[in-house]
Amino acid sequence: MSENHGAMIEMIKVSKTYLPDIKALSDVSVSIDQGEMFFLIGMSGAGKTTFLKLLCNMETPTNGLIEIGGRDIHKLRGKALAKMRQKIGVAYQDFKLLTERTVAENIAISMEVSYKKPQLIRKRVKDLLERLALSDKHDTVTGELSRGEQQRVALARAVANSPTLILVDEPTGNLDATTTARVMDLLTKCNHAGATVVIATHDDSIYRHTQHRIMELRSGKLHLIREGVKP
Ligand SMILES: Nc1ncnc2c1ncn2[C@@H]1O[C@H](COP(=O)(O)OP(=O)(O)OP(=O)(O)O)[C@@H](O)[C@H]1O
Repeated sequence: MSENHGAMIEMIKVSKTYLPDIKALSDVSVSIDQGEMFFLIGMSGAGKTTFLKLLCNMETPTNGLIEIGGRDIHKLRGKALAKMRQKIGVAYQDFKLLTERTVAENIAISMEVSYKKPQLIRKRVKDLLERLALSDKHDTVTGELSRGEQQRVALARAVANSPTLILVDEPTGNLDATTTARVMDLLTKCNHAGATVVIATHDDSIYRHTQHRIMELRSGKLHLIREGVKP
């Protein structure tokens, strides 16, 4: 077990270089608490997506250590890795939806994989669709949705199974102000329920007035923009 009792995420001197020589992250160290909401900002190409991909094991660090809940995720294999993945909900920038399946089917996946009861799944899907103003799209094939609608389905899928860690990449990029507020309400609700939430964004409307910690990636280095207010 780890020494860092309060930390959900520990990144220690993490670097990521893509071949041939693109230094996306260099020497990044940060600790993100359990139950924290954390904003990761930075210009296009600053390394935000890379940061999130390292946290969900989609990429491997070139150097450094990443612990989630006290465990080095890049050393996990088999069942331990699958169990860890079930606790992490990710909304990808390019959505990664099953475009020939319906909205409801896409959202239900993580709950089905962890054997939740069909009745519970139906209730959760309905509730998420209402919160994200998508109730009329329940049976629509996701390939027929607008980008803004697909983005919200990706978010609903990420949070459906109440993961302890939620990673979202540009969750509001394609949305108007009212729908952006809905997305942020949902993420805030998940955070209040105990989830650690990491939001990568360049939409300053969602972090301008926040009380949460904001850090910025610049040239692969992480800089503190503002401290979060401790609860
Ligand atoms: N698979 C890859 N192979 C090579 N280079 C990559 C790869 N993925 C990202 N990069 C490069 O790494 C750098 C950081 O990219 P990343 O996608 O993490 O930035 P970002 O901050 O998420 O950008 P955006 O806001 O545009 O999505 C960029 O220079 C990008 O071109």
